[in-house]
Amino acid sequence: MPAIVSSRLLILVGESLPFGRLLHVSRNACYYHRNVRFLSSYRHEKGPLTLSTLGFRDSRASKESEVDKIRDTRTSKGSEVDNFGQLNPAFEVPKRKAKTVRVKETVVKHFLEIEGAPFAANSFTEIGLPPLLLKRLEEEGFMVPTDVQSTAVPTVLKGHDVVIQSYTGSGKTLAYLLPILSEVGPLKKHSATKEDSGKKKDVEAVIVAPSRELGMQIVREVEKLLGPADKRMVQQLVGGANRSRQEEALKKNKPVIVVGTPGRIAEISAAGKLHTHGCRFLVLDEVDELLAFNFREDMHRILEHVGKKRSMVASQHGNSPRVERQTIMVSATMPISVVRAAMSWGRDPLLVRAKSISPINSASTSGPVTVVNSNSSSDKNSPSQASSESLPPLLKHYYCTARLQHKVDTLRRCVHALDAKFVIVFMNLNRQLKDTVHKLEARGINAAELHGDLNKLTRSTVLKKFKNGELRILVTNELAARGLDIAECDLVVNFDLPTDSIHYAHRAGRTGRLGRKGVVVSICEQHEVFVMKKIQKQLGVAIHPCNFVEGKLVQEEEEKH
Ligand SMILES: Nc1ncnc2c1ncn2[C@@H]1O[C@H](COP(=O)(O)OP(=O)(O)OP(=O)(O)O)[C@@H](O)[C@H]1O
Repeated sequence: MPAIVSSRLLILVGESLPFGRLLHVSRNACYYHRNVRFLSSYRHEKGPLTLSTLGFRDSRASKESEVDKIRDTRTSKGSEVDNFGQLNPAFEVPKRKAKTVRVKETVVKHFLEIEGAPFAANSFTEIGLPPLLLKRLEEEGFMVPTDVQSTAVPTVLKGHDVVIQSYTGSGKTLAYLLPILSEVGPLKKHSATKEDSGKKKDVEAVIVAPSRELGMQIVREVEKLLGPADKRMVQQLVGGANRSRQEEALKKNKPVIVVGTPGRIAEISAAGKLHTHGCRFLVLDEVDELLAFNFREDMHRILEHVGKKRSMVASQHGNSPRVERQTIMVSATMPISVVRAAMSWGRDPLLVRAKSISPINSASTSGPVTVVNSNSSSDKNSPSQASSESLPPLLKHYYCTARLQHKVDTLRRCVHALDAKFVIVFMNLNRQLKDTVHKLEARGINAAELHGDLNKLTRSTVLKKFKNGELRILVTNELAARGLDIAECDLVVNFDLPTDSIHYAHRAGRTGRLGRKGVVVSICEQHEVFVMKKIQKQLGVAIHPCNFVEGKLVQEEEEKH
């Protein structure tokens, strides 16, 4: 109920958490989704990338919808083109209003507003998955593919290298796992011939993730899809775990998929215990993080060795049909460094987003590089920016000010005001996490710390306790910012401010996953308010000033300049 508290305080937000599974599907959104699934096409040696070539039924093709009319008008302005890089009028779908930087204006881009419901195709059958995999998806309760899955799965199945970019919690993991499992392992499209079954089985897919937690999470997702009988077909190779046991498992189980951190994969491969030269798929999850300096050597080895034999065969026999390694890169944020890396690591990679596909080189030259309200030219290709496209549409963002010594109390009031049950609190320095945990416990709140200096067992125990509700607050650092999927997380608090909008986006994305509601509150000191304003500007989302009064979150009026 709105109430005036003081001249500065405007709205009483009295919101109650946790939020149920709220999938916001507006009627308009449904209408558009069924009609506009792929809005760009281009010619490639494999033929044009269109709805039908990607295996879609245009269920409403016969109906002349508003969208079709818009499309018709637009196609008549620019005829179909036949060169890579020269797109049909490609309709990008910005989730929020944002300024788009077009470095080279070679292509006329058109934009069509579509509301942000996460589901596009009506069923997994529509996107070309094999029967066994469809059955497993149904058994596990996955009924409808999300937008990014609807776009990515057919594109990967068609053999393209891709960069998959979509907001946090939008289902990017399945977006690459589903096409891989359609091609390799026990659920694949073409069952093994007698000849195949006699052959020594090599690893067919390598999935690289920047942290152990994310690696293990991906392993669990693959195991879930494979089912109990076949879960040994995937092997974790994460750092911190027993290496000789991992090597034993590789030898004994002959997995078709391995998932691991760069260091451990490179280490076991260099020791000759992991054979990846014949590998068909290389996935780089959280690719922008994998570009970090500390991963450089290991990534170099992985990129050199995975699928090496296949590229030699490809160079002997020409490129058709595709035999060399397929590279899939994934992230919610796509700084320009990813565009560059993708162009050098992949073969003509496509940028796949929910409801749009475009050549990656158009991302660096003619958009869609989304830079929000940026005035300075140096901002434009800054590697440290994320856009509103990186954030779930239903998130609410607030900041409040507090003196350093009052931050823990502000945090406590915030948690109570929002009645949040699963809270992730981000801090910047490991050594301060414990102190905050103690202070929270002294105030009667169950909390624990999670950071890289803890051993693997402690880390997984803490995560388990948090997931099953034994802990209300997880106090952590950037370790937990990437990819961690805790569906129930209803509140993220930046106890210390993130260094830039990319870090903000990944931290914020731990809540509001897969269409759920979520709140992000940043607690800053008065002199740090300008940082929040900068992040707000870069992301193109509203971050409202707020306060906690009488057990409620109260949104304050923006200061006028
Ligand atoms: N089609 C679907 N139907 C129902 N649940 C799904 C579907 N696809 C994915 N999920 C679930 O949604 C959650 C979020 O998915 P996922 O972790 O892949 O998101 P993400 O886009 O990779 O997020 P991040 O950018 O944070 O890594 C997971 O729990 C996953 O199991």
